[in-house]
Amino acid sequence: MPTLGVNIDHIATIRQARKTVEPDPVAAAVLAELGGADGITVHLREDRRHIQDRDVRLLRQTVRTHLNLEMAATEEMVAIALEIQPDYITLVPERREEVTTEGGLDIIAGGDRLANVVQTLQNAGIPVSLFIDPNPGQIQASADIKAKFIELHTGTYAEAHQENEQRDQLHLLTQGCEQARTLGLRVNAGHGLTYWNVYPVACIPGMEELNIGHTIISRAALVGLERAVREMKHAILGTTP
Ligand SMILES: CC(=O)[C@@H](O)[C@H](O)COP(=O)(O)O
Ligand SMILES: NCC(=O)COP(=O)(O)O
Repeated sequence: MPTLGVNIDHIATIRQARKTVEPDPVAAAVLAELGGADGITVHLREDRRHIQDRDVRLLRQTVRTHLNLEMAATEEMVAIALEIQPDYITLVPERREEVTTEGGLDIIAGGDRLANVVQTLQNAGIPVSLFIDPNPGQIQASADIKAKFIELHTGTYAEAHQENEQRDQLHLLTQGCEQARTLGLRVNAGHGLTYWNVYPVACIPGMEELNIGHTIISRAALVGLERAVREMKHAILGTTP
C-alpha cells in the first residue's frame, strides 16, 4: 500500500490569517511524523499565502522522514530549491487567483523550458515529480522529459459524486498508473483525497505515495494532528484505528 505524505500548508494558512507565529508548521511536521507520516509536503507558492521561505528552511533541518517541496517551475523557485535541497520536488501549476490547485501541469505545452527545469534539478540530485492529470499524452510527455515521478491529480475523482463517475475516474487513475510504470515513471497521487475516498486510490497497483493535506488538517483542528494522521494511515490501509 502507498506511503503517506502529509501536506501541512493549511497549518500555515491558520497562522497567516493573523500574520502571527502560531501554529508553527515546523512543530506540525514533528507531530505529523509522530502520528506516522512517511513524508512532509509543503507548497511554497509565489504569493506566499501560507508556507513561508522560513518554514521550508527550518523543515529541511527538522524533518526526519522526507521533505517534498511543491513549487511552480519558475527561476525563483528553482533557485530556492537548489539552495534548500528537498528530498524531492513536485512541480505544480499556479495561478495567483486560484483558491487551490485547479488542474495538472501541461507538460506538452511546457516544452524545452520545462525539460530544462527538470534536468537542472535532477542534475543537482533532486528527483522531480510532475503534478499532472491522468492523461496518457501528459504521462508520455513526463517520461519524455525524464522526470523520475509523476503525481496523478485526483481532484476530478474527489469531486465525482455519482458512483459511475467515480468509477470512471478511478479507471483513468489506474490506467494512468499502469502506463506510467510501463514507461519507468514512479507514481504518486494527491489533491482532494479524504478519509472517505482515499482507499480505492490506495489500492491502485504501483501507487507509491499519497500526498494529502486539507482533510487531515481539517480533522486535526478537532481531534489533534497526531490522531488525524494516524487515522489517515488506517484509512489508506483499510484498517480500523
Ligand atoms: C498540488 C496540490 O494539489 C496541493 O498539494 C497544493 O498544495 C494545493 O495548493 P494549496 O495547498 O494552496 O491549496
Ligand atoms: N499534492 C496534493 C497535496 O499535497 C495535498 O492536496 P490536498 O489534500 O490538500 O487537496
